[in-house]
Amino acid sequence: MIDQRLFKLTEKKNLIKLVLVRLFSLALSIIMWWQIAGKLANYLAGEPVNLLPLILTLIAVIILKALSNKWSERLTYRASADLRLKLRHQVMTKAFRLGKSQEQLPQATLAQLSVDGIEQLEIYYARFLPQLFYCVLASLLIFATLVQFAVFPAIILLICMPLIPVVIMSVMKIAKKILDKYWTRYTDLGAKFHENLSGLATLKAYHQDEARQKNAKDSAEQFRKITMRLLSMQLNSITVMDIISYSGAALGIGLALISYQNGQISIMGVLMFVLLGAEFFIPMRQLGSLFHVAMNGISACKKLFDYLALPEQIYGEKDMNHVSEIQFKHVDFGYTDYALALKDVSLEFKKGHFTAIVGQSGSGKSTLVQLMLHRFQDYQGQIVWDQLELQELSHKSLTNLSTLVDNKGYIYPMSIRDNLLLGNKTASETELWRVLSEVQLIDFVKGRPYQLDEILNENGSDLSGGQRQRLLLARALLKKSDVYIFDEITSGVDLASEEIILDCLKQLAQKKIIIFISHRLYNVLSADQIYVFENGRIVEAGTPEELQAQTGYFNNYFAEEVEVFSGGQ
Ligand SMILES: Nc1ncnc2c1ncn2[C@@H]1O[C@H](COP(=O)(O)OP(=O)(O)OP(=O)(O)O)[C@@H](O)[C@H]1O
Repeated sequence: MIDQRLFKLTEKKNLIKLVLVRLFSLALSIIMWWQIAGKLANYLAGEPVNLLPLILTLIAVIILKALSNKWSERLTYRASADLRLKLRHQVMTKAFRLGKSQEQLPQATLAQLSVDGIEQLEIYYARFLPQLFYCVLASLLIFATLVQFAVFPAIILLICMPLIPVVIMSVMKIAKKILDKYWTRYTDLGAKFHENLSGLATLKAYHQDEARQKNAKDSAEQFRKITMRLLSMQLNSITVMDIISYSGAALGIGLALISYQNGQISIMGVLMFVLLGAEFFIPMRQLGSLFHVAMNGISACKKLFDYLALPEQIYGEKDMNHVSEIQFKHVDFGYTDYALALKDVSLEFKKGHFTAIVGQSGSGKSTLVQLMLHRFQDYQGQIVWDQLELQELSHKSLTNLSTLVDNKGYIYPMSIRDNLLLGNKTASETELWRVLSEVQLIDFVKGRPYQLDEILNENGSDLSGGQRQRLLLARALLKKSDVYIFDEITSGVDLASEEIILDCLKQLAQKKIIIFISHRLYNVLSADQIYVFENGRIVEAGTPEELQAQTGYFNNYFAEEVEVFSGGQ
């Protein structure tokens, strides 16, 4: 019932403190009931009753209980905040590390797990679990108090008490399957909803929206059914727990009354059984009411930890501050067993060089850079960063040394400044304006009412294609890494932006390793070195002049491109 992986993630300290504070509060209640029962017993026996000590005790108990409740709330908050932050951080790190691998979850499922899943897990961890431990200890404390008055009724109460956790555990066993289905249907529905919303314009354009709507309706209906099954099972289990709680309290009190009738227990003892009988089962009842939310939390917990346990890239331990050369030596790589995406690739990227990779769609250009950045690892041959094998390089060094800019880069719905600062959070105002000037966006930003503080639309939908790419480039320039990889960043942008971007890259190439992937051969005519890819192989390599002098792939493609751009004349 308790996933040990949770405790490896967070400190138990807060939970232990929480249980102790609650026990302290219960001990205060016992003292209060003891006093009340004592005074009542005196009164019933016709003895004089001095109310002052009782009133003073009540005031002290109320104050201390209020303080301990506040403390307990604070501890609950701390435990839950700690868990939520750590888990969300881990999920995000995992999502980043898994990247586009086959195991990666759909975006919507990932969002549901890291929002709803973690919220429900928080209730399980910070409320249900401390309550469970508290229940066991509270029952023992109350038993230890009541057993002093009458052994048999106290033992009966103690025997009834574990019935509730037993019910909880057996319901959990039955519920496991339903819960698994519940979460699967829930995330499926979320993923479908997200998918349909993202592709709504396409669905409408091809008149597929009605069919999709029906499909989504079926999923929603399945989710409704499983939710109803889950709810009815939870309600039934709460009813069973209520019956046990109230019958247990009634049994204990009844037995105490019988013992009183038989003269085996004092009036004070009976009063203590009546007052503490309810107290005995209240924690159990609270446990039951947290139970149904906690059950979802347990299911979410399993899904979250299964996600976190997915195999990911293994990085090396060695750090590197600078790199001036990257070499591929006879590298083979395939996404599947039956086809190689890269075949016997040997090449080098050097500092101070603008290296272009060209080739038709599907020829392996992006795969090459993904391998270079260690996004996949099952390759044959060697990839060497200076003298270091890629497998030995630490993840931190790899991310510090390299920047990949492609046309999928994201612009957040926040200010231009904040979007730029993602590249380097310590960049000064002057640096921000400098990079904006390099990508020639300075006039555009100055023309905006709030300039750097202008809030952009989600993914830069209020920017033109060229402005968007130049902003992504400005952000990348701020990072100041040694290696820059530009994957099709000029595709679909206007000619003016294309020229600005290329000028920037040429400047950058004086001091950095620049790898530029492009379909457009015109863009690579000023490169220092070009590699032409075809079906995963390098079919030509050389300077633009050398390649243009040959009658090979490059020249043929280039001739075709010139023809297309000149309108086929
Ligand atoms: N994640 C993947 N899983 C399986 N196969 C893949 C994956 N990514 C790419 N491929 C396959 O690997 C081959 C090379 O793809 P890659 O994306 O490297 O080509 P590319 O030259 O960059 O193409 P483009 O210019 O269209 O982006 C293609 O046959 C492609 O279908």
